Amino acid sequence: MPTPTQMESLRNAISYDRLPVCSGAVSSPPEALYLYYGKEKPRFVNFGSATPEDLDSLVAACDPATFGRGDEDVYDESYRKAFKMDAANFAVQFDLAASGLIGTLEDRLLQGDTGNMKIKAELYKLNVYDKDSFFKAHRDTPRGTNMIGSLMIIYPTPHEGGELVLRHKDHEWKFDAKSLTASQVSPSLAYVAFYSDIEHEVLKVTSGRRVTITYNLYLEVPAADTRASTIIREVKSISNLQRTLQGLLKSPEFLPTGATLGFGLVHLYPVTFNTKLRDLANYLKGEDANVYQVCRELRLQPSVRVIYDDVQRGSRFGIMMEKIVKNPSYHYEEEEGYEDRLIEIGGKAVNKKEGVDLSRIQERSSTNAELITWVSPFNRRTKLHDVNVTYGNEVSVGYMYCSPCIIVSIPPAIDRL
Ligand SMILES: O=C(O)CCC(=O)C(=O)O
Ligand SMILES: [Fe+2]
Repeated sequence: MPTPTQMESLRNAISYDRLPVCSGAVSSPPEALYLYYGKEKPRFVNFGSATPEDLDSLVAACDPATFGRGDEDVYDESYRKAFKMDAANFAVQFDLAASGLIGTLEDRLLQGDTGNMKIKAELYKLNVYDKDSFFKAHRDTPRGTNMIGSLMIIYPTPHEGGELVLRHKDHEWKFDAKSLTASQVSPSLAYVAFYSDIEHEVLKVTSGRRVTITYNLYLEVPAADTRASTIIREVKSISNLQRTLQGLLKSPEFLPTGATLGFGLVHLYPVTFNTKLRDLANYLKGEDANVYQVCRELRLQPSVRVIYDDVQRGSRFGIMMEKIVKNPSYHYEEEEGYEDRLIEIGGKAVNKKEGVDLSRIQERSSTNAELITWVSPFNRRTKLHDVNVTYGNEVSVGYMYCSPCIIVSIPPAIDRL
């Protein structure tokens, strides 16, 4: 076992000061505040000078906003009260590509190996929140393994309330678009972008109207001709973790007989039954991306794994799999003998917490058991069964959120020194 101080230094080095959220104001030419909407007889609104009547007309052209609850698309005013318009029915004059905003988001939201990727934004929806509108806490519905986040543009229409509250781990951010745009000298739009798995809610609008457009953000490998000029975005915490782990690996006292280290990831990732866990490594977010990159650069051959739970018999053990064989929210105790079957197809009995010894794990499977030394906890915070059956912003389109971990094998000191 590593000494507590060595483990502590490794845990501290993971600590990460980058936010999973990026927000601000973009100053824009006046026409960026124009919007055309409707089909046969398109209408026009200028959000820089919109009258209440202009906004009444916009609301009249919208539908009530539904949301996803499990496999259902539902309208329920106790959960979400707002209006929506699908992207096919409006045209924004705000030129996202020319605004330079995507570059800012790439700098702020892509870390580690994803720093070589590009963000592609897809216009998704327009929403109007009028008096008493709100959207309770949810995570955005995953729409692709490469979906990384959501970008909200908020027009400078007069309104009170309607702040966007975002939560991640123990942190909470409150984003008030109106005060941001009001403090700008030239006409501007407020923006906020965040990883899709971040829990967020829109507080009640108490007066006026809050109008937003939403883009879904996807990761893309840049075209070959632009790749040469891409910058690898380095952040301080990469070198912190890298320096610390590198130093420890050189110490004969650190895990002298080798070990399997586990890093519980802090974000959720969209998967299908066909998703290869190996491919998820390309789409890791924030601090998860850093951990993976550092391990890869130190030639520790990190791998992404899922652990299926055994909740009924206590939360200490699980079966670790190299592939997705069931909905990640599945609990195998629901099916008699499933634990054994997972082991038959390559699963390993593992501890999900510290303070369990190998013999206890071997009671589960004498043939295929492994003791994991968890550097960061395997994450119970993002309980998958909660995540997949509760609320999204749209009915599920076949992707499930999965909370994987990164596993690395540390060779015995004699082999690495
Ligand atoms: O309007 C916002 O700021 C957020 C809306 C939202 O979370 C959603 O439409 O999924
Ligand atoms: Fe949302």
